Amino acid sequence: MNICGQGSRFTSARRTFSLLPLVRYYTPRRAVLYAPGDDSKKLHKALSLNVDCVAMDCEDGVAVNRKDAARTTITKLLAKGPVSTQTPEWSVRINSVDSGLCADDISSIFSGSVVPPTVLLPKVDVSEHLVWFANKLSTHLKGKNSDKKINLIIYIESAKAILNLPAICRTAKELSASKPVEPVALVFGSDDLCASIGVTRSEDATEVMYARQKLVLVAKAFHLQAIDMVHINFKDLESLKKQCQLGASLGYTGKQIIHPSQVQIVQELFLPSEKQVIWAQGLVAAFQEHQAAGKGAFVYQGHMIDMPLLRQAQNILQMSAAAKSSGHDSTKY
Ligand SMILES: CCC(=O)SCCNC(=O)CCNC(=O)[C@H](O)C(C)(C)COP(=O)(O)OP(=O)(O)OC[C@H]1O[C@@H](n2cnc3c(N)ncnc32)[C@H](O)[C@@H]1OP(=O)(O)O
Ligand SMILES: O=CC(=O)O
Ligand SMILES: [Mg+2]
Repeated sequence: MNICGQGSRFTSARRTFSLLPLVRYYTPRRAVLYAPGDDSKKLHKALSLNVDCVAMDCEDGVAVNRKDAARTTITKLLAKGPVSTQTPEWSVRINSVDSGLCADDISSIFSGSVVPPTVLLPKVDVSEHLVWFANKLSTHLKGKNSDKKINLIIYIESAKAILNLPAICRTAKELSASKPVEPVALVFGSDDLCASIGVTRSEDATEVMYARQKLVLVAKAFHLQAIDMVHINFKDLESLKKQCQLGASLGYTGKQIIHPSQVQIVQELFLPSEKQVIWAQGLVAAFQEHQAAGKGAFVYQGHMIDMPLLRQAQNILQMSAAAKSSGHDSTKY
């Protein structure tokens, strides 16, 4: 029996337990590395790194007078295709629907025969932004003869977006039934959120804690990945570690990053550690033995264990197995 496989089941004398994963399928996006779309050197470097996902940026990392340069550079890169099978997931962060730049981004980025598998849509404040985007993309992709959906990663980065979060996720799921987009993750845009609520980001980010936690909760309710905030103090790797540990402990599955030096730490800390995996394996084995003996609660390593703890252990095993099977194993670093 594969205890950590997607949707695997085991039966006790009284009930059948369905072991559903937290996310429907798992493409690891532990580190999402931005590279400014108009900077060919950084784009190439980012794509050569062993990072889960590269976000080729058309939005805030690109000056307003360089948007066209970003679109052209990214389109040329896409046309060449992945440089090797090890290439990270390619994604493009376009400009927001409200910016007035989004239509031009879509027609440029999705004009070639090779389109990015994943698009990042920033500043989604209301469901209507998603409806507009999905319609525009749908019209643009007509006749391209591809039934493959584009993965959609949604940015939540304003007070309004936090209030509308469940409605935004519901709309995203509904749109996926008829439009060529599949929502896969939410991104916590802490820095734009700070601007939206009138605060300045502090080192420990207490000012955004409520929103940071709410985003994880809603993401998981809709079976979406949750990608944590940028650590802008990129030379301080010790504080990056602390922020990764906190983000992972809150339930985030990955983190946005801005510099190559952040890749390794983030990708290691968003994978269960060997110690956690050993703990989880032992717990699952002990749980099965106790269930067979008719015991729902028992003691493991000094702690009371029952069904919720089994589910926590299964989450750890699922994430570890998924990362390994996708070739994104932390032991590679
Ligand atoms: C906060 C809200 C957001 O929206 S965050 C997303 C928008 N911001 C961004 O995209 C910024 C991305 N990062 C950067 O542009 C750079 O890392 C910044 C912060 C400007 C620092 O660059 P720089 O002074 O060149 O750094 P460095 O000399 O330490 O670089 C060392 C080598 O690494 C490269 N590098 C740097 N950053 C990236 C990156 N993001 N992607 C790919 N490569 C990167 C540099 O080009 C340099 O390469 P080399 O050693 O010369 O070959
Ligand atoms: O886009 C990211 C942010 O923090 O803002
Ligand atoms: Mg932002």
